[in-house]
Amino acid sequence: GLGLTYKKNENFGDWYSEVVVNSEMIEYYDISGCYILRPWTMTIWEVLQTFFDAEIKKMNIKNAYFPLFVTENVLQKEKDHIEGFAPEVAWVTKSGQSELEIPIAIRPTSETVMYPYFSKWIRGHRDLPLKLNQWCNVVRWEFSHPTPFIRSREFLWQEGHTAFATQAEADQEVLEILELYRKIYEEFLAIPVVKGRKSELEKFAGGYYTTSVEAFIPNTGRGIQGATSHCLGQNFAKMFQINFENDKGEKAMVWQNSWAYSTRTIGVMVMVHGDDKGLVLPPKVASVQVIVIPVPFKDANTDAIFSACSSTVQALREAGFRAEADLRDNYSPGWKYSHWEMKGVPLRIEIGPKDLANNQVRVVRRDNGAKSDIPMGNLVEKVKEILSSIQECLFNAAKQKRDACIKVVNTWDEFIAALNDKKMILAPWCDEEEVEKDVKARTKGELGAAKSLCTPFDQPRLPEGTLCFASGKPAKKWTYWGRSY
Ligand SMILES: O=C1CCCN[C@@H]1CCCn1cnc2ccccc2c1=O
Repeated sequence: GLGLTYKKNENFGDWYSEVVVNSEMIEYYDISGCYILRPWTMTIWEVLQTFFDAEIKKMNIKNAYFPLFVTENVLQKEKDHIEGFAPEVAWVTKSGQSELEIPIAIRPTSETVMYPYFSKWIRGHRDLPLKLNQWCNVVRWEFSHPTPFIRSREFLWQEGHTAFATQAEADQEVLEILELYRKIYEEFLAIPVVKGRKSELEKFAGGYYTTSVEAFIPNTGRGIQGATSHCLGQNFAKMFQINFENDKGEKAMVWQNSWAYSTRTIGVMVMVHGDDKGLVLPPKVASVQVIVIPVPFKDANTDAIFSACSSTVQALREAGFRAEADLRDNYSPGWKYSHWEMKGVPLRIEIGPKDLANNQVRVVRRDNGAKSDIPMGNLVEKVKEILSSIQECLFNAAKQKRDACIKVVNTWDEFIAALNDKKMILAPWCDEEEVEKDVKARTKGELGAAKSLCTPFDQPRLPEGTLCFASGKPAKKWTYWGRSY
């Protein structure tokens, strides 16, 4: 039948897999961890890309394209940056029947691809800042449980790589980019996120510090890193000799950043907003924002109904909405309602003989099922209002749900109880790495260990004498903890 087999609150994993397939976003592929991204996904990706690309262009960041392949010796250039990741690197070892002289890696990220050329291109301070971005795919041959959008062996992302003369410029850009990531989640995908800084243990090992936007999936009680914006410091400048002659004629190393968001954003959207009828799309990113469906009754002026549907789509398109009509004569209106609900279209317009006679249309919201009759006369105004209301309601509902999952704790027992209750835990921490490692060790289990998610920039007051939840030592900061993807 048309409906879903699995319910979101009963069988989340199977529900998710069924939704991404039945909504025609994903097709499973015969290589594990690889997925086909169908047009229903790509139009969403393109809306986000259009926004982000325009924003980085305003920052004078230029798009480039670097090769997919990187040689072994360049990849190994930075030991501690690569050590933990080495098992995930995919290698090309043959062409046709013949072995390659030296194996070639497929990029898992592009620092080592790009930075030898940053070194070549950056000579004097007039070559700075150098700010490049690329929209591409990367490959990470992970072995942990693959999940469409969330964890796949190949994914699409943008990776920004910038170089500055001063730390101040780098620090500022890290936060400018992080704000764009917050907008992608909160203003486009209607998903609340926490902006913060990763711990020394969780940060990108090759960098100086990592900032991130952290989302949360209430159904699984897991945090998920939404996007990252790293300051690399001068670490890679040292490794790749990226120096410049500063305005005092001295030789100085550049300060670098790198930042990315990926198609994982789309998976978080499915998980947060989806329901037991299928996908629920925030209007800002919906491939189709309004679907118009004719409801013919016997032979009651069917032509007039169909032409009313077409002119309604025309009017909505002229007003800038992504509107379609489903005029197929081999499916019933009821079938079409379920189909477009499964695909998550935010607003449905039904036009039948009665609506025609009253010169009105019936609109039905996907987020809460509310129905209302709208005069044809001010349809465009009403649709605009309703779509922005849906966008706002989706964000508010997701924020309320996420906030209900946040638990503030002060002791280890409270922490364990909250963890088992699938919470996103805010706890006072002494900021010692050994203590963080100890939390991971003490919470190991088949659901995975708890880890620090981020230290939110927005710090609640920390009363004098507050003790660390895990070590009992004097706490230095409030940090979010939880199980994660
Ligand atoms: O996040 C970002 C933002 C975009 C540019 N890259 C940084 C850091 C990537 C960290 N990383 C992540 N997985 C990897 C997998 C294999 C080899 C290397 C790596 C690796 O360096």
